[in-house]
Amino acid sequence: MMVEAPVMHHYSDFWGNSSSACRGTADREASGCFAHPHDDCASSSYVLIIVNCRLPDFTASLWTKARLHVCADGGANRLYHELPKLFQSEDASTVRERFIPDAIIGDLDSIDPDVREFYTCKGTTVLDKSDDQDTTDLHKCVAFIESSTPDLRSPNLKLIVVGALGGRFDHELANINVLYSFPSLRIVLLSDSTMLLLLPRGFRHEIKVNSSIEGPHCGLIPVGAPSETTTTTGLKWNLDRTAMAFGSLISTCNLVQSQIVTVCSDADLLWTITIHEAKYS
Ligand SMILES: Nc1ncnc2c1ncn2[C@@H]1O[C@H](COP(=O)(O)OP(=O)(O)OP(=O)(O)O)[C@@H](O)[C@H]1O
Ligand SMILES: Cc1ncc(C[n+]2csc(CCO)c2C)c(N)n1
Repeated sequence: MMVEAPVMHHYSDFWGNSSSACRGTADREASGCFAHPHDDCASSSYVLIIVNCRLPDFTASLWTKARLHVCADGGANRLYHELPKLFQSEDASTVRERFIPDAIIGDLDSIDPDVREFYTCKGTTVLDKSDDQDTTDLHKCVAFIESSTPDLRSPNLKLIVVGALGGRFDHELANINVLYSFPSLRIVLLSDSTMLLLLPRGFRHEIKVNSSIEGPHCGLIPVGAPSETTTTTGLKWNLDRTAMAFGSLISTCNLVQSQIVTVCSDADLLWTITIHEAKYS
């Protein structure tokens, strides 16, 4: 007898500009939901992690609705120097005062001393994890958040990582490795143009696409291991019990054609979808 895989729902509720994106979730959700200052999106409960790569323009909007703000080492330099530039009509130091992180975590070899001093004086917790040189600063942040946030496995709580893509390729791969290292957490990697998350095997994933912000370009990539069988709906080039592997077929340059995309696979897959900048700015 066939056993039905549990459904894992993925909503872009953190974008916060679409009422439909804010509906309650069932088993598990995991697409984007960027907080809009005027929305009261009950399900948009997330932790914001700022890493050390160019900050997306929507970072300030996401900050507003995040329950916890964490910088990974040099991510604090980005917050200090880059975030005020998003508010060009305001004095940089005034803006800075509004965006004080709860914690800065890492081996602390990249944070500038004056930035560290500034946030320490503002009450930010600074955690030196330099004894561990086998995991990245992002990994250290996620491990800390996992150990200190009791309801992290709640279906509504996500970890949104800004600045995780579009920089150094080894860092990007390490950031993706963090998704694989914490498969039961809902971690979303973001840049200005791309959203990336892991679809763990063993579920039927229902991804609700917020087309005012996301798509149409997307991809399903068997990064960790080949897939012998993947089946999708809602895409221009659907897979029908199709095998995927690097060296043969992987699904890139695909297009979303429905508000709901479903994915069923025997392997963990990366789901990537474009973000179109004009709509959230
Ligand atoms: N160019 C980049 N592209 C993508 N992510 C990055 C990049 N640089 C840093 N990060 C992310 O920001 C986190 C903190 O970066 P930071 O520069 O403080 O780390 P680091 O370990 O000192 O890096 P490095 O390897 O340059 O010494 C990293 O763990 C990584 O997740
Ligand atoms: C096989 C192997 N390759 C690279 C590193 C280096 N490294 C990986 S994560 C990290 C911390 C970065 O903040 C460092 C230095 C290692 N330890 N083991």
